[in-house]
Amino acid sequence: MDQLLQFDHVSKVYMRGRTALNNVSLNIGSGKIIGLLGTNGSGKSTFMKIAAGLLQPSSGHVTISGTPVGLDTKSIVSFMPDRPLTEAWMKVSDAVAFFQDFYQDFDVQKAHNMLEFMNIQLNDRISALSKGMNERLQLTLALSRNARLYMLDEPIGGVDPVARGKILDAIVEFYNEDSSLIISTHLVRDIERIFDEVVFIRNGEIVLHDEVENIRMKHGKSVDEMFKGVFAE
Ligand SMILES: Nc1ncnc2c1ncn2[C@@H]1O[C@H](COP(=O)(O)OP(=O)(O)OP(=O)(O)O)[C@@H](O)[C@H]1O
Repeated sequence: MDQLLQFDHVSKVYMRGRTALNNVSLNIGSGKIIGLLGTNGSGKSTFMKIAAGLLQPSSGHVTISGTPVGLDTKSIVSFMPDRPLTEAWMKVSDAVAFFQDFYQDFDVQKAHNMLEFMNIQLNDRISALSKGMNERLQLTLALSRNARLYMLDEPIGGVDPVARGKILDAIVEFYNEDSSLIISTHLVRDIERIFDEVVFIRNGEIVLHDEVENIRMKHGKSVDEMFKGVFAE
């Protein structure tokens, strides 16, 4: 299996001494959809921001396709943070133009196809979009780049079950199968159908990394059941 993302003994300690990642080592291969699963505050966003080059680890090394995370890897990683990257004054068409200017690998045709699938009009004002529609827009912008690694931080966080279904359908429909996609969430039951592998992260430590098929075969459980067992308080 091609190694795409490699975390080698990575720790992150924020100011005031809070350890968000503790000695994390993890390899993610190409062509997979991976669920990064953990409860609030477990370190999911920190993991993604480090892989996206937005945060420096306190110790350890992170590489993407063998290249240390930095300017060179930013062009092959598309990250959808848990807060919108767009501005409220923009129309959807402004956001598309902004991404097109900013990212050489942005595929405008794909963005238009996705917007149509998502029932979003280019003329819509971003400030007038509901939370769910805004998540659909952010997802469209992130997936319309031709990246090697996509990371979506809580893409279905604030939306109702119907909108969740639509967002998951869009991910499966528009995801480029040669790349990998890491999705962080704690809404495991709604989303597990699209995962090839899952990573459980608890208190900044990886407590499980396995193929979904193995979890079902070895433990006779769904990922959601396994998640509830591991994270029971
Ligand atoms: N900028 C920061 N400064 C100090 N501590 C932080 C900062 N960002 C995150 N933390 C802490 O690091 C830990 C991990 O946070 P992180 O946001 O990575 O978790 P998460 O799994 O994404 O959580 P959630 O599901 O709630 O978004 C938490 O204890 C959090 O309080």
